Amino acid sequence: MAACLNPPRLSSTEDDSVILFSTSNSPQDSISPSSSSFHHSPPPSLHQFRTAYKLSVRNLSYTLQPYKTTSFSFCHQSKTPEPLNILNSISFVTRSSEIVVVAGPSGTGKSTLLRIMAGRVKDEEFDPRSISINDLPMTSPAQLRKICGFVAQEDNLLPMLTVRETLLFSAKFRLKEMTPKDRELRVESLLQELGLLHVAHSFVGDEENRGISGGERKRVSIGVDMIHNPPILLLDEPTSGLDSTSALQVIELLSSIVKAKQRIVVLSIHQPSYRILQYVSKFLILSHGSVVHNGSLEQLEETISKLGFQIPTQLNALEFSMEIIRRLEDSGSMYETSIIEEKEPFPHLMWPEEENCGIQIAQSQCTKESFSSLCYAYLIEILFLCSRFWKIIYRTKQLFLARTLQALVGGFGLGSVYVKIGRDEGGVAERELPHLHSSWSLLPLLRILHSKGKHPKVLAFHVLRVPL
Ligand SMILES: Nc1ncnc2c1ncn2[C@@H]1O[C@H](COP(=O)(O)OP(=O)(O)OP(=O)(O)O)[C@@H](O)[C@H]1O
Repeated sequence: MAACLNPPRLSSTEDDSVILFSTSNSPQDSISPSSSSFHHSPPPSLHQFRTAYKLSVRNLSYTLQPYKTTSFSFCHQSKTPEPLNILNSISFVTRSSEIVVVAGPSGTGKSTLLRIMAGRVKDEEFDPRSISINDLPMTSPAQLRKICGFVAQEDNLLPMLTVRETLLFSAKFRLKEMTPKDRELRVESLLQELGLLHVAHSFVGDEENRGISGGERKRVSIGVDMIHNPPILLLDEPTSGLDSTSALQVIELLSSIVKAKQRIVVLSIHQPSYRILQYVSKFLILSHGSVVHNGSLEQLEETISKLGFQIPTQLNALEFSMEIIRRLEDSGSMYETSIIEEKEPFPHLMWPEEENCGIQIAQSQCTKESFSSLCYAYLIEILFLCSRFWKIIYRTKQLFLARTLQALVGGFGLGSVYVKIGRDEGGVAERELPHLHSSWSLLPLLRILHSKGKHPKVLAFHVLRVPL
């Protein structure tokens, strides 16, 4: 632990000075000959302050327990469903500045692996010995949630917010300790990094109201989960639904981030192009929940040729490996590379003090937060949610008007029942009727509030669609 405690300090503005993505057309701005619009110009002195990270996954297994359903049948003995074994003893190690691709056939456990690494599982489903960062074991999913950024396959972006507002709301939730001015600076720098300055004031949009493009939307999703500058970023199929150029741009962006900021990126992907493969440091290929390859593209090509196959010219090694996945599964080549990784020394065991997601900070936040500070934090969150809610309502005036009219008409209709009601027994019975009606109309809300006695954030997600 002591080795982790004396990091060099970096202010948030210093850290943000690294420009990763630019919309400039100037040729000298570009570092990538292939595509693009990326450049990064870190001041040389900053490199010496960068902190290295090591993420180790050891024998991670995951079994899905069947839901306990109540059977109302007394005649037939209902068969209890078997537990579903999804992941079997997954092991791999990755370090700063690496992009790891998790690949494999559909339903093989890629998303499940990413969700566990991102701490999106229940406490009782989490094995505290399975994941460590900088050789410090992660003891709970909450700790992982603080340290890792997670971009899910489906985003939760609100169509009626602009790109800048979306990032600003994420900053308000995740960077509570920052001043509003610093948050705005962080958002501006992130907009620049992600190449989103030109759409900063455009609405995100959805299918009905056209907004920003698919690639830009994906970059906004990445920005939402990168706002607190997490050392590890996990992405579930960040290129799905994108054309090859946009997909390449997303991977180039991630590559720039990992290199300039010494981050770790782990992502799942289906059928990446040749040009995407060149940015990937390591491939973790899964089949039936087990690792069948853990290593570089060259090592994969070597394994394929050792098995006696020749990769067809129209396919890359990863695509071809999906075709011979059964043979790879039988060969069991992966363990050699993972063992080699384990023996490598890890030189930089330290954590940056200024990053709120540091492991010690995450640990203390998970255990020592007092009840009053939690209440205060929830109150602040509710205020942020209300302001966002009113902003959206204000922008959908017709809907707001329709709902207000509906409430007024309903209210007056219900109220008219009380007009000229007598004070005798019959009148009392007639008064009960509207009460009963309003109780029924409140049922959905009651159900949400009652639902599973959940965390207030989960309720907020149900009621207001807040990203967790
Ligand atoms: N909550 C759940 N309930 C039932 N089955 C589940 C659940 N979560 C995962 N599974 C099953 O576990 C397996 C792995 O799912 P997962 O989503 O991780 O696969 P994947 O490799 O990401 O698939 P894809 O590439 O199609 O997204 C699948 O067979 C899936 O049906």
